[in-house]
Amino acid sequence: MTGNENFRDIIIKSPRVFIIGVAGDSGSGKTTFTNSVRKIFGDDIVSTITLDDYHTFDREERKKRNITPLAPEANNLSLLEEHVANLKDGITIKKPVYNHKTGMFDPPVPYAPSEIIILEGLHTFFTSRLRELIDFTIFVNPDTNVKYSWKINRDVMDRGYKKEDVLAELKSRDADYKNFVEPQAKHANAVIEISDSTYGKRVQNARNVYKVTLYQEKIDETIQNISLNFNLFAINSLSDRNFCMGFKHTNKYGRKSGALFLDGEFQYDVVRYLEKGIEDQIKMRPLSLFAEKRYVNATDLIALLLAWRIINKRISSSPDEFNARYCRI
Ligand SMILES: Nc1ncnc2c1ncn2[C@@H]1O[C@H](COP(=O)(O)OP(=O)(O)OP(=O)(O)O)[C@@H](O)[C@H]1O
Ligand SMILES: O=C(CO)[C@H](O)[C@H](O)COP(=O)(O)O
Repeated sequence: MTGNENFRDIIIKSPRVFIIGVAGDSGSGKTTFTNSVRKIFGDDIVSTITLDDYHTFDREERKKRNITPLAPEANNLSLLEEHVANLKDGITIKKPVYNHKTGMFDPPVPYAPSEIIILEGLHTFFTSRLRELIDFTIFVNPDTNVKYSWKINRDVMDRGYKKEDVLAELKSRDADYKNFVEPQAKHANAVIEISDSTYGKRVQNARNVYKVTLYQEKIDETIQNISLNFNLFAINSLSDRNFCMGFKHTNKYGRKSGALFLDGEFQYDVVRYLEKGIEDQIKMRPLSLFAEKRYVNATDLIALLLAWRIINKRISSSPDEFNARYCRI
């Protein structure tokens, strides 16, 4: 036992490939909520596969068949299952590539497994086999109005679509979303809901302030106690931004879970306690996820809490590796 290796060193030495599966609609915030994991562990050991690469048909063919990308048969999920199993076994795959510029497929590329793989897409844990293979599942579920405004902004500004075309496309996908994508939420280890902020559209649009709720299935204990300390006196004396938070037990999504909601902006000094607790546990510092910010919004804070939950899952999925080399778990 060396006792001084950090979490990242242990992951790098381990043969284990840890798969995080994120499901949700296009533009629903899947990448946004896994960015903290990527930032904590670094691009060299975290890679992402987008399930868009596993579409069965190109854009033209989908049009001819009058089928949306959200229909399961528009995606080669058995090839995806085979590839995820290969990656978990350390085998390099030949990954298909869907090109959003042309709407067609480029030649497949070799894809070697990294220590942590994030799978992002519409049907990420649609099949029971995928659910078996994925180590931690997240479903991102923004309210329809929030999702529509993000998707319209992105597709009009970045991808050159007309607003009315994006709206028509969104409407045409609605039924398939409800039938095939949304039902995955009940299989997720964590569900994230995003809705309009109670602090109004001005703050929401200017500083990306939304109300964000994290549903987590109940676990008996966490690996370590990471505390989020609130100095109520300091907040009351010094804060100049609004925030609120709440918690409830719920059976939404078909099983007992805890739902923590946050809304507004938190002073960095407050959030720093949480970041520091995580640094101490994984022996990696400074994480500096928010170092340049004076205020951290609900999305950033929930993403950090989620990253901690994922770290817990990685540790508990092979505790011996950590027990032997990482002091106490
Ligand atoms: N929590 C959030 N707060 C503010 N804006 C957000 C948030 N999540 C997503 N967005 C907006 O929506 C856009 C799409 O988000 P993101 O890329 O995370 O979604 P995605 O589900 O990964 O999309 P896709 O699957 O289509 O690549 C972002 O560029 C951003 O403008
Ligand atoms: O839902 C999507 C992404 O998750 C896309 O609509 C899908 O991949 C098809 O892409 P394009 O519109 O560029 O043909």
